[in-house]
Amino acid sequence: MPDPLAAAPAGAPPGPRPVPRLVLASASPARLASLRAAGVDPDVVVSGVDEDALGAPDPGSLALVLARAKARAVAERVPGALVLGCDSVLDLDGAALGKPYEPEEARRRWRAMRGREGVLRTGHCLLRDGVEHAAVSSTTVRFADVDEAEVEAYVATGEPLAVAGAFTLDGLGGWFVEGVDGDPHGVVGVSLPLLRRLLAAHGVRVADLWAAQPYARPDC
Ligand SMILES: Nc1nc2c(ncn2[C@H]2C[C@H](O)[C@@H](COP(=O)(O)OP(=O)(O)OP(=O)(O)O)O2)c(=O)[nH]1
Repeated sequence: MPDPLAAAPAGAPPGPRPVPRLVLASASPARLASLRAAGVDPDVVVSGVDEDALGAPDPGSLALVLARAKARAVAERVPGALVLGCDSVLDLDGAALGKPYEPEEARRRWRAMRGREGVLRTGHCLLRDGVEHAAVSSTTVRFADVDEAEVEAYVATGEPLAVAGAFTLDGLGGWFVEGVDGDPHGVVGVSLPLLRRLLAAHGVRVADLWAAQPYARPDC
């Protein structure tokens, strides 16, 4: 396979190469926001995969199994497109922790996490016409030693209930994360440097995706 990141051969026309349609097989607003902020505006087709119906022996394998299932479920509907499936779980002492959904579960999680480290594992599967490239990002997250009042206040906001690991890095949960070791984007929901490598394996350069749409200067 030619090196997708190699310079264009001599005599090739300058400028971007045609890129396939990119489809994000995820309902996650965080994933879409991360990609858009990074200059990529994919179509969104939610997979509808029943995550509880699938299992794996460890958190990283589970994230990959679910990411693959989501990408495959959507790829059938969008032939020819480049389909990205993702799934995030918090690996705390080997347990795969997804969304808590219930306040009491979120409280229980924070009482177990506070003052400790977990690994946020996000599975990525980039699939096009039956060709898959997949990998897991692992980012160590150090949680603050929050007190009971902070746990109650955070749970009461509702934010921790619908996010993997019962915390966000870029939202209210950011106050309670002392630091990360690894790609922070992988915590939010899609690791950009890992996705860059998966795109390259499909012969797509990130810069070509940028060129496929005008850069919109953020309102900063
Ligand atoms: N904004 C933000 N969201 C986070 C963070 N950590 C986890 N999440 C969200 C991203 C995902 O929406 C969700 C992880 O659950 P899933 O990987 O199953 O994705 P989700 O169910 O949202 O959509 P999908 O299954 O892909 O259709 O948690 C964070 O640090 N910041």
